[in-house]
Amino acid sequence: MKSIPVLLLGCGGVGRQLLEHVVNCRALHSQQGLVLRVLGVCDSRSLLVVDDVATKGMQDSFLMEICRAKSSGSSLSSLLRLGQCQIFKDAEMMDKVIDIAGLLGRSTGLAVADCSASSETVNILKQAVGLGCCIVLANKKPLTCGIEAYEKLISNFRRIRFESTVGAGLPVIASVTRLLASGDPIYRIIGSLSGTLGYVMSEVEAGKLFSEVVQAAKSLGFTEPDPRDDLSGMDVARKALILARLLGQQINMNDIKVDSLYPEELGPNSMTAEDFLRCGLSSIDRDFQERVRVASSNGKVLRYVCMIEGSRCEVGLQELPKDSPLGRLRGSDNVDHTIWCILNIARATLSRPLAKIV
Ligand SMILES: NC(=O)C1=CN([C@@H]2O[C@H](COP(=O)(O)OP(=O)(O)OC[C@H]3O[C@@H](n4cnc5c(N)ncnc54)[C@H](OP(=O)(O)O)[C@@H]3O)[C@@H](O)[C@H]2O)C=CC1
Ligand SMILES: N[C@@H](CC=O)C(=O)O
Repeated sequence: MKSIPVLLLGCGGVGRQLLEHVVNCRALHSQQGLVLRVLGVCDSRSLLVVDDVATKGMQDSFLMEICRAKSSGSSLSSLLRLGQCQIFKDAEMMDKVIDIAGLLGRSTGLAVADCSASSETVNILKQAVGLGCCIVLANKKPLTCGIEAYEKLISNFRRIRFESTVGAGLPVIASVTRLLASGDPIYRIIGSLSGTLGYVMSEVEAGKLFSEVVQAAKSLGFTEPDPRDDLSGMDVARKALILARLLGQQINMNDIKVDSLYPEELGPNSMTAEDFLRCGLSSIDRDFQERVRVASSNGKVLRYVCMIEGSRCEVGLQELPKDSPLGRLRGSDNVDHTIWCILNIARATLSRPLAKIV
């Protein structure tokens, strides 16, 4: 049985789903000859780690206890009473992660999984790569910093996985990577890449208020911790940048044209996320209702679209025909848009009309 040690950075909605998935897939992993040994879990304040990282892993009952504690708002340190672990806080916690990476990176292929929404993890990840670790990311921010950081992170392509950064659990990155590896050129990617904005657009189309729908998307766990990351288009722009860089474009965030759904005076420099949700958001309702009405009177719907073609990379709101592939999308449904996106890549690749492939 091959034992793969795992260190998890970030234990919010996605991090907890990952831990539960690991626990629920033990039998499957065993058939595959694998055991994932979770050594440590950290959030923004502390790292909880087993006392002997070379041999021990957290028990499944303890992993589930971590998930329960974090979803009820308790701190990781509240779990110290259960024994088994040590806790490291603030600057010490990242030093400890690097110690563990140094000890286990090359010898075991330690996997450092980043399920945080932080831009601060990039330095740890770069060091982990240098120490021979594998890195796995749901967090888009490390891959969308400067181009040098990106190149360092992907420098050993066999040791990085970032499938969830674009299209959640669907194989967008895998499909693009395989097409590129086969030698086929990809001329264009067009997609509706945000679960949040997909959900928002189809709910406002059905007559609901923009502010109510954004609040619902947050409760459903679709949004980023600050939903303005989605509404500003920045989250989609990050996905676009990851895809564009994968296609070989040497570009940065400021090369992407991004269309925001809220005015600058409602931005993070002017108010907190709480104030934005409590009062800022509803001030956009009327404007948005009008945009939906105008689109509908033209027989169209609004979709937030990502377009990558040649050196062009842009994301923004578009009026599209209701029966177009993106216009037909409903809710946060990722399946349609991803399949469409992949087909569109295939269409560009094969230079044949989409209809023939469908
Ligand atoms: N929601 C979704 O459907 C999808 C989300 N993603 C991506 O997954 C990531 C996580 O999303 P989600 O779980 O919803 O976000 P949450 O806000 O629920 O969780 C973020 C977690 O990261 C922790 N954290 C913050 N800063 C740091 C840091 N410097 N080091 C270590 N941990 C840190 C937070 O700590 P604390 O608990 O102390 O606040 C929290 O536990 C995001 O990058 C998102 O874009 C990707 C695909 C789908
Ligand atoms: N906030 C994102 C979550 C996944 O990346 C989205 O809505 O798509």
